[in-house]
Amino acid sequence: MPDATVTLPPSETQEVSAPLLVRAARRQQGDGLPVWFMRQAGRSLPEYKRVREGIAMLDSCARPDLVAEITLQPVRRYGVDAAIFYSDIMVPLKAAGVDLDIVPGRGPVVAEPVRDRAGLERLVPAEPGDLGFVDEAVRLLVAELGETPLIGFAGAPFTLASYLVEGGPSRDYARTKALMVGDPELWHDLCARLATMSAHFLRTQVEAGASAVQLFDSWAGSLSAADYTTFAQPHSARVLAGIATVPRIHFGVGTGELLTRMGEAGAEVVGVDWRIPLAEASRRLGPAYAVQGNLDPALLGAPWPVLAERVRDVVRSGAAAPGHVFNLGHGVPPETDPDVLGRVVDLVHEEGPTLRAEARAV
Ligand SMILES: Cc1c2[nH]c(c1CCC(=O)O)Cc1[nH]c(c(CCC(=O)O)c1C)Cc1[nH]c(c(CCC(=O)O)c1C)Cc1[nH]c(c(C)c1CCC(=O)O)C2
Repeated sequence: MPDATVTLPPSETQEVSAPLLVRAARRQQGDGLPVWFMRQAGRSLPEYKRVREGIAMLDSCARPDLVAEITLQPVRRYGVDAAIFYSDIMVPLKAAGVDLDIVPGRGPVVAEPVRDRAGLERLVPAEPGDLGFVDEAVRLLVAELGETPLIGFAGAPFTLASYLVEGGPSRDYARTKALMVGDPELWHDLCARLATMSAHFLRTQVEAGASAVQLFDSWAGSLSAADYTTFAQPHSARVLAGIATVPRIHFGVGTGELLTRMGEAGAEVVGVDWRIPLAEASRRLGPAYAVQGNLDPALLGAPWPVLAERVRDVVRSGAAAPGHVFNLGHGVPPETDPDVLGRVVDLVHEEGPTLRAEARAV
C-alpha cells in the first residue's frame, strides 16, 4: 500500500493532523464532531468558585497562572475538544485605562460612558506591551494543552460600543442606536478605535499560539440587517481581516437575519443561537461556511432523556452543513449542573459520528 503521507499534497497532510475543531472549521471533518461550550469556564464550576474566591473578575484576568488554571478546568472535567481563553471582551478596554468593573450578576459597568467626541478622545488604544499578561497566559496554556486547541476571542466593535455608550448592560440599546444614527461620524470613529483594540487583543492571542478565534458580537441581533451592514459589519470585518491565519468563528445572539452578513465579514464559521435550526442557518449561508451551535442553554435543566433527544436533533440538523462545531446557542447558565454538561459531551462524542453519517445518508 502506498504511504498516504507521501501521496498527499502538503496542505492535506497538515489537515490530517489538525485538531478536529480546525478541520470542522475548514469543512473537512468527515463524521467527527467537535464540542465545546461558550462560558464553559466560570460560575457553573465549583473548582472555579474556589480559585476565584476574594479575587475580582478583571483582576483574575490579569494573572496568567489563574487564567491558565481556569481555562484548563473545563477541559479536564469534560474532555471538550477546545479550550476557550478565560478573559473578557472588556479586558483590552481596561488595559487601555477605561475605568470599568464587572459586577457579578450584572455585567460590565463603565464609570464614564462615552457619548461625545471628548469621551472618544479619552479612549486611547493600549500600547503593544500592555497586553503582556495575555501573551504570557496564552503561552502557558498552549504548553499545557498539548493536542487540545485554544480558542482566542474578542468582542466585536458594536457589542463593545454598546457597553461603553450605555455605561452597562442594556435591554434596548437606545442610547447606542441614537448615537449610531444621530452622529454616524462619531459612531464610525468610535468603532474604528474599538476595532483596533479588539484586533490587537486577538493578534496577541494568535501570535502566542491560539489555534482559532471567536469574535463575539453578542448583541448585533438587536440591529436590522440594513443597520448591521452600515454600522457594524465594516468594523467587524476589519478585526477579522487581521487574523486570517487561523479559523475565525463569528457569533451573535438572535442573528438569524444577519447570518450571511456575518459570514461575509470574514469568518469560516458562523455561530448560531437556538432560534433557527442549523440546517436552515446553513441553507442561508451556503456551502462556503461551517456552522457552530446551537442547543438552547435553557434546556440543560430539562430531564435527561428529553435533553438527550434535543442534543441528537442538533447533531442531525448540523449534519446538513458543510462543517459543524457542536456548542450551545449562547453561554452556559450559571446554575447549570456540571454533570449534565459532561453527559452532553459524552453523548456528542459517542453518538455524534453515527448520527451524522445517518443524517448525511438520507
Ligand atoms: C457579552 C460578553 C461579556 N463577556 C464576554 C461576552 C461575550 C459572550 C457572551 O455573549 O456571553 C466574553 C467572555 N467572558 C468570559 C469568557 C471566558 C471564556 C468562556 O467562555 O468560558 C468569555 C468568552 C468570562 C466571564 N465573564 C464574566 C464572568 C462572570 C464573572 C464572575 O464569575 O464573577 C465570566 C466567567 C462576566 C461578564 N462579562 C460580560 C457579561 C455580560 C458578564 C456576565 C455578568 C454576570 O452575569 O455575572 C461581558
